[in-house]
Amino acid sequence: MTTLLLEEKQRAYRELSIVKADFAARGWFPGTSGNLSMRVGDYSPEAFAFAVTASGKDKAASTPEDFLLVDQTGQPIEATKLKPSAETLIHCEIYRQTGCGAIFHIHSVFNSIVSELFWERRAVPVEGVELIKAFNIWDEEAVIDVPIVSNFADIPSIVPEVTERLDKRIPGILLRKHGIYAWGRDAFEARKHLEAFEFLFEYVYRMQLLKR
Ligand SMILES: CSCCC(=O)C(=O)COP(=O)(O)O
Ligand SMILES: [Zn+2]
Repeated sequence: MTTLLLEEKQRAYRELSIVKADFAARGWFPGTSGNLSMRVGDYSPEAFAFAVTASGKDKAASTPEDFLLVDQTGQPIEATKLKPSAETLIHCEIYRQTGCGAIFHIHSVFNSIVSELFWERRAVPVEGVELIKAFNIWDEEAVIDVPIVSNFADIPSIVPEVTERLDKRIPGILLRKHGIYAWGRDAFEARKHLEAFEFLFEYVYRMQLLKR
């Protein structure tokens, strides 16, 4: 590994650690769920590397074994006994399609409920809520649809639906009764998008209840 890549890896691990601690404090990693990743190094769109959380860890704890580096196929690029997140292939596909710099995945009650509530339409509609602007969509009374894809136990089976449904305007995708993947050009933007999605899902859920 070059000195530059080593420095970038360490920087990514430090940044991801801060995000991980913040999300854990918000209760966004129940039962070891969730995973985080950040692009590392200056590769090509086809051949890239990213730091990702190790699978099955208590994401509220901070240890020297929280992250590892993988390539664009999700394979570790250095010798390690750590296993990358079970959902690494979804990260690979989102990086490949969007060219983003960071991807954060969490499970919450609100994102899980809305993903089931709107499963028949395969998208959660959000209408005219100010926080849509967090996605850099500035239209008056903008209406967006957040895509929902199937949640199979076999992760590779989920990837083709992600490929098909990912909407370049919307920096997030829901897995049915599972959770959200949100991304951005860097960790700051990915976090901003994730916070906005979670706010909007709670809004949509509460609005549904009020309408009944
Ligand atoms: C314990 S939750 C089931 C797995 C999951 O959905 C998740 O987000 C965490 O998996 P990982 O392999 O990244 O720890
Ligand atoms: Zn998950």
